[in-house]
Amino acid sequence: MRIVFLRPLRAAGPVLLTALLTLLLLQALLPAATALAMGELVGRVRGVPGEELWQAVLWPLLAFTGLLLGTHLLECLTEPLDFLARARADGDHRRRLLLRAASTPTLEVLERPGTRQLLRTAAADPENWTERKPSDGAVAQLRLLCAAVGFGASAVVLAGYAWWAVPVLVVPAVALRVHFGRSISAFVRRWLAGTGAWDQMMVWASALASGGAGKDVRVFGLGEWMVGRMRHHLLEMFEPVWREHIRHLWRCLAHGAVVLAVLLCVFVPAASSAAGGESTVAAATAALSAGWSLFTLAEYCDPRDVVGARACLEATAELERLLPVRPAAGAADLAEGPFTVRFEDVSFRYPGTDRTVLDRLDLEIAPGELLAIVGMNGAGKSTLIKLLAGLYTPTSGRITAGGTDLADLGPETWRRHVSMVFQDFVRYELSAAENVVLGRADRPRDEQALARAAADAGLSPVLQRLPAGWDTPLARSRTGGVDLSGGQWQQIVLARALYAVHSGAGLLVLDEPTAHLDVRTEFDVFARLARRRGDTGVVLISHRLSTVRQADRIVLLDGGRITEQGTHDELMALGGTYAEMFHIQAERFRRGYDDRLDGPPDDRPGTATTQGESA
Ligand SMILES: Nc1ncnc2c1ncn2[C@@H]1O[C@H](COP(=O)(O)OP(=O)(O)OP(=O)(O)O)[C@@H](O)[C@H]1O
Repeated sequence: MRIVFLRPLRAAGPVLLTALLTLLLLQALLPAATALAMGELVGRVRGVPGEELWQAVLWPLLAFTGLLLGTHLLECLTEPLDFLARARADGDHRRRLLLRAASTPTLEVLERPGTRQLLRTAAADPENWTERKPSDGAVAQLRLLCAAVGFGASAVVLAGYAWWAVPVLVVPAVALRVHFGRSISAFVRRWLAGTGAWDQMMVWASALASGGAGKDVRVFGLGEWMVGRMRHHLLEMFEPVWREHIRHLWRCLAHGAVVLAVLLCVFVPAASSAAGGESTVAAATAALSAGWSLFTLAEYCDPRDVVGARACLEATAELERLLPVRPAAGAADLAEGPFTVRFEDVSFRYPGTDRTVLDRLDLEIAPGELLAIVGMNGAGKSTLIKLLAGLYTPTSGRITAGGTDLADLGPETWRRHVSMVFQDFVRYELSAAENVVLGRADRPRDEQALARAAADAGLSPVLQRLPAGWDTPLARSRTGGVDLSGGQWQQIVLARALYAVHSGAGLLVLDEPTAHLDVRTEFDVFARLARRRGDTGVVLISHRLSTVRQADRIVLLDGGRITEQGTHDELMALGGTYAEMFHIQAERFRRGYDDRLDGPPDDRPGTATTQGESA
C-alpha cells in the first residue's frame, strides 16, 4: 500500500507549513555553514601577525557566533511551530476518522472484528512506544527531506576541501542510516508481535484495579493468581523484546565502531597532509567538521516515527476503503402525515454468519397501532427492530414506509421519522436536558417538546429531586453531578425517544424500555403512551406480558417467523405458545418467583383482564 506520509500536514495550513519547512531547512543547512565558518576562521589565523589578528578573524568569528546563536534560536522557533502543525494534523486526522466511522449507514462494517482493530490502530492515540501519530510520520519525512538537502550541502563543502573524502564518508553514512532504519523496524515488529499478550496482561491489570472485579478478587482470593497471570503474559511479550533489545544494542555499538573507523580514514590523512604542509589546517578543520555533520544529519529524523506512523496511516487508508463516506440524503422522502411500515418477505443473516435470524417475514405496522413483539430469547426481536432502524439491511426482501423502500429513502431521511429505545442504551455524561434533546440533536432545543416528553416518560418526579433540575449533569464524576438508578436512566432514555416523537417522528420503537422500572411507574408510562400516541405507530418488545397485553396486536416470533398474532384475548383463546408463556409467567408470579408480571392488582394475569390507567 502506498502511503503518503506528508499528506496529514496539509491540515497545518500553508503559512505554518512554509514557516516550519523553512526553519527545518535552515537547521539542516547549519552544519555545512558551520564547517565553512570554521575553515574560514582557522584559515585567517594562519600567518597573520599578532596585532592584525583581531581584525582578520573578526568577521569569521562573528559569523561563527551567529551560527551558534542561530542554532539555538532555530530550535526555539521550531518547537512551537512543530507542536502546532502536529496538533492541527492529528486533530484533522481524528475528526475525519470519527466522522467516517459515525457516518456508515449501517452497523455491518463496524461490527466486523477487523474493523474495530483498524479503528484502534488508526485512532492516533498511541498506547505504547511503537505506535505513532500521523503527524510524527509526516514531520519525520519533512525532516528527512531537509536532512537530504543539508547532507548534500555538507558533501559539497567537504568536496571543496577534500573531494576524495566524499565517497569515503557518504557511502557508509547512507548505508548505516538504512541499516539503522531496518534494525528499528525489526524491533518494532517484535513489539507488535507481542501485543496479544500485552492485551491479555492488561485484562488482569485492570481487573485487579477495578471496583467491579475487586469483589471477586476479595471473595475468591484471586489477587495472587491474577498477578501471576499478569506476570506470565508480561514475560510472554517482553522476553523476545528484551532479546531484540540486546541485539539492537550490539548493532548500535557496531555502528559506533564503523563511524569511528570511517572518520579516522578521513581525519588521519587530512591531519597528516596538513601537518606535512600539503594542505592547510583550515582545510583539514572544515573537512573534519563537514564529514562529522554527514553522520549527525543522518540522525535528523527518527526512523521510529516513520515506522510507527506507517501502521496508523495504513489502517486509515484501509478504513477509507472499507467505510463509505456519509451517504447523500435519499432521493425520496415520506409524504407529510401518518405512514404504514411493511416488512415484505424479509430474511436476514448477520454478516459473517450463516444462521438465518429472520426468515421470509411479512409484517405490517399501521399508523397509531400499538404492536407488541414477543418471543423467546434469541428469537430475533431486537434484530427485527435493528432492521427497522436501518442499522442493517435485509439479506433479501424489503422494508417500506408509506410504500417507499427504506433503501430509497436513505438512512438520514428515514431516521427523522423513527425514534427508538434500545435495550442496551447509552448513558451519556451530559445534563438531563442534553440527554433528552439528543433525540433531535439536529434541531434547536424545543422546550415544549421537552416538557411533554418528560411528562409522558414519568420523569417529572425524578427532575424535581435533581439538584439543578434539567441542568444537572448525570454523572457523579462531573461537578454537581448525580448518578441515576437504572430505572431513572430508562426514563431519561424513554423521554429522549418521546422527544423525537413530539418533534415529528411517526414511529416509536421500544426494545425492553421498562425492564428497570418499578411496576407502578411502568404502568403509568404505558397508560399515558396508549392514551396519547395519536397517529404514532408504536412497536414494543417486552418480556413482561402484563405490559404486552395492553397492545392492539401481539406478534409471536419463533424461528425467525411470525407463528402467532392477534390481541391478548385472541391469543389466550388460541391456547398456543403465547398462552403457554403467559400461564408460566402467571404461575411463577403466583409462587412469588418472578417480578415480571407483578403490577397493579387489576393488571396481574390470572386475576383480571381489564386494564386501568392510573394518573
Ligand atoms: N451483532 C450480531 N452478530 C451476529 N449475531 C447476532 C448479532 N446480534 C444478535 N445475533 C444473533 O441473532 C439471534 C437473534 O438475536 P436477537 O438479539 O435479535 O434476539 P432477541 O429475540 O432480541 O433476544 P432477547 O430476548 O434475548 O433480547 C441470536 O442468535 C443472536 O446470537
